[in-house]
Amino acid sequence: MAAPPAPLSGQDVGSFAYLTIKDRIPQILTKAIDTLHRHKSEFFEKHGEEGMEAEKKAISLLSKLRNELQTDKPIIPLVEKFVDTDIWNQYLEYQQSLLNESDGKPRWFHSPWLFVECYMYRRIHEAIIQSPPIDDFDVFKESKDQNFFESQESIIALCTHLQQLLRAVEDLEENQLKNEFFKLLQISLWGNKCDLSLSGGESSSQKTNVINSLEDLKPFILVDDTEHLWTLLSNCKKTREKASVVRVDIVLDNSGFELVTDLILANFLLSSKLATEIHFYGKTIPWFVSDTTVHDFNWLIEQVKHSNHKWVSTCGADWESLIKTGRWVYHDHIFWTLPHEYCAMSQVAPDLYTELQKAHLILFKGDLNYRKLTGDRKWEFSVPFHQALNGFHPAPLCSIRTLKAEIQVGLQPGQGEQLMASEPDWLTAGKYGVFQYDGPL
Ligand SMILES: O=P(O)(O)OC[C@@]1(O)O[C@H](CO)[C@@H](O)[C@@H]1O
Ligand SMILES: [Mn+2]
Repeated sequence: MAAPPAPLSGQDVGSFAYLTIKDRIPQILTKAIDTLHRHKSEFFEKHGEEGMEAEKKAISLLSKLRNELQTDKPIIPLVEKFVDTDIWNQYLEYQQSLLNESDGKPRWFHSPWLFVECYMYRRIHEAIIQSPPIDDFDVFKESKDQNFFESQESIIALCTHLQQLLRAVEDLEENQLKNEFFKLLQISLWGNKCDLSLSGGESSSQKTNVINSLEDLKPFILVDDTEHLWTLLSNCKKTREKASVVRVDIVLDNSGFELVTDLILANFLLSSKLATEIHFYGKTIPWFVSDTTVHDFNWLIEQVKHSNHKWVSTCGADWESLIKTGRWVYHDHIFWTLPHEYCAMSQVAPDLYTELQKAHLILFKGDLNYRKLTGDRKWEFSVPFHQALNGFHPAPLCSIRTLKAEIQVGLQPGQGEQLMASEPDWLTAGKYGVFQYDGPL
């Protein structure tokens, strides 16, 4: 089989990768610096003079990072001891090994976009852990929480919809159950539009009730493999022994509204008996502005549980007990915040790969996961998804992704070219989405 194509990078002037590195990432860094500034008095109250010094140090480290990026300096090794420092620096050496003499060092506008963008977020984390006692501060927490609070109306509508559905689920015909499953999958898909990295940290909360828009949004689903998901899970439901496990793993993306849509889907999967156990994977460090950490996961369930809306608080109480009884399991693994393509997982994180192999179905939420599934490479639009996965097949899997990067595979011949002609930003505006499945049909 031919070698995979080249990775997306900032070498392509004018590309989305180039504009992200040139404009959006510096904007995200500036917002992180502003956030630290605005918490100065809090740091002083909590930690006195030491807190002030720490704030100054973190700001100077982030300002240095921004300057390195804006002047296309060589990418430098991480220096602060952390669980993944050595893996990161080995990966930097690997990137160096790919370059010839004339290329010099790995650089922001030369190296693969996936690498430099992940590296930037890991450098933000390094700046924070180098600044005790504020070394546990999440520079993105404010905007993640704001997304949740600003999406309350939609969250109330979704929790009300779920509770009404749960009261009827036992009496639903097969076809009705399938339709409800498809609706909640679509809600989880469009929940992925709420992404603060794409918006450069600007608010991207869900203001309208997405349930009412599903029919109108259907034309924007470019690949819809949801029938395969239904076939797989309904067969598991029909054939499983009484006490056996049907496990669905969800590799999470953004906190806030999107996380609520994922928890609602997970709740339905158990109540409909399409699954008996859900495993969630979040990020171990603040990542791509809005990605879910274990703190975000626990904070959101606590907020939902204490809502003054009856159906929202019912959801929160149910979700808390699903965690406590072990029917929902949350996993932390550093692999998800490394720069590696997922085809490297079995080598780099064999324990995680083995864990994923226990799932009957893995749902990968969002665009960054799609980029890592397909190696963030310049595939032709019609290359089969299975081929682009480049050997990554831990279990049947489905990407649930709104398009926010210049990469898409598995389209019909001519489909991508036609969209390119009619809507030049179809790949990056977050307006189109896919349910892309890989596994036995
Ligand atoms: O994974 P998500 O939250 O759906 O999107 C991540 C993202 O916002 O960050 C990158 C651009 O900065 C792209 O992968 C995408 O636009
Ligand atoms: Mn994200």
